Amino acid sequence: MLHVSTRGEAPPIGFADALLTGLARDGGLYMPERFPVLAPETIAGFAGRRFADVAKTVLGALVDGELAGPDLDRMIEASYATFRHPAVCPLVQIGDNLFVLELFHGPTLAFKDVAMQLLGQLMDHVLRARGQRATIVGATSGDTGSAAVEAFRGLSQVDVFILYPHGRVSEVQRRQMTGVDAPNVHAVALEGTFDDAQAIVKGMFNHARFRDEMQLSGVNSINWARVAAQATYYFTAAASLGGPHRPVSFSVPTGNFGDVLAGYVAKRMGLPIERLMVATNANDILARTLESGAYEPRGVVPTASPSMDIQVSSNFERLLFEAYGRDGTAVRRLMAGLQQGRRFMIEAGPLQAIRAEFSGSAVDEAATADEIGRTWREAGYLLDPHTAVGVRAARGGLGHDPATPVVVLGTAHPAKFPDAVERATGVRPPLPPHLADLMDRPERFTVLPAEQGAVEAFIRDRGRAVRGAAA
Ligand SMILES: Cc1ncc(COP(=O)(O)O)c(C=O)c1O
Ligand SMILES: N[C@@H](CCOP(=O)(O)O)C(=O)O
Repeated sequence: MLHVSTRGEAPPIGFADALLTGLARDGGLYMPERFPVLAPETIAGFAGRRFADVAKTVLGALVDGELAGPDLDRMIEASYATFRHPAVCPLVQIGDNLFVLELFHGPTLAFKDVAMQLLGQLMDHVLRARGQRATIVGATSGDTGSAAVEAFRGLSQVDVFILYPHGRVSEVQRRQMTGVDAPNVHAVALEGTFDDAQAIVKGMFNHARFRDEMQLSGVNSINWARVAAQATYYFTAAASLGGPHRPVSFSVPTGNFGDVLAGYVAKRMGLPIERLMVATNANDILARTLESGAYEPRGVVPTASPSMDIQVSSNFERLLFEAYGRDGTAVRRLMAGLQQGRRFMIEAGPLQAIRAEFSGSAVDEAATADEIGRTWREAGYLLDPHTAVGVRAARGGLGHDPATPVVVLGTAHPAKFPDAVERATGVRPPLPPHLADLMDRPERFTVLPAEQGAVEAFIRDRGRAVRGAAA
């Protein structure tokens, strides 16, 4: 299967190349040239199956070439063996027809582990087989970075550089990135926002000489493999609630639009999803866009759900590609409008296509705190602030049939954001035993201005140093 760029100008490539390439050379994002469709009996058969077995079927349909077959199955088994819950991603009922899909039982307590544990295995495998090294660059609002550090630390073929917004992640998130003693891992505290960090990462990919010199690779949801691996849990959740014979809706706490796009992919692969609810915090660009059709970033405001403090939502480009009938020229025009005029307008037809599958809602800070308190009182269940945004949006039920179960993606463990949880409930969730000493670990990070030149100079310097020491 080949993968095509959303901007239509980069040559199509196979899965392993898309995995290593990150951003396409025309600035676009890779998508498979078609979505494989799973038979209804196959999906029904997922009920009660092990998570790793479902992943083998779902990813087996998306992955081909040098990564397919027994190697893929072995890496899937190894990835999910790192999760602390036997079900990997268990489903918990918190109300009538309301469920939380707990995606946070991996090593760093956030949903990113589900894909990142596998990405570490896949990249290491391909790089070793090809005798190559890579410099991984990632932008994070807290969780992608910690998951990447955990998945790639100590691997011989890669240096990892993670850019996070200085002072705008939780202490647990920061320490998960800075408290790791591995010479191939570099945490960079950027004097800016997540959007600045993501723009610098994309800028480095678009700087061809630097990209080739450092052999850049990406682990943000820029990377198609991340989105593909996140599709699995939509299938496990829906099958356990009677899918595909009973439709299910999902409410997805959203920032960079990768997780909810994975739901769209599951739907294209044959899973009957009624609604995909795009739940944002006060950084509500996606809810506004679904409402008005105008995509207009505003300044980022800090919230209690910092991982969603994003205004330039990378994966929305993939949805535009779909809504515009996979017309790369149309996507290039919209993205040029964003670059030049800081906005674009989605035309009526594509907007209607998007609204047929997605609804948007923004949840402010007071409602988020109120939801954490309410769910604790009514269901005895502790929500982290990101998941609380999803639960609140699900209760609002925009465009949703109340007879259809709603699954909220539980994107982070409450112990990652203990201050917000304690303020709302009086309960301070403890870190699980494997992270009990996190707050005592020495920290190692570098503060840099939000300038691409400064970041490139740092990566050149440290990347070489690591290679020199390893040689
Ligand atoms: C805890 C948490 N919830 C939700 C999100 C939003 O996910 P996405 O960026 O895929 O929309 C993120 C980060 O992306 C996150 O870390
Ligand atoms: N919320 C994310 C932001 C990056 O998203 P990604 O899915 O594109 O990696 C984070 O926690 O870093």
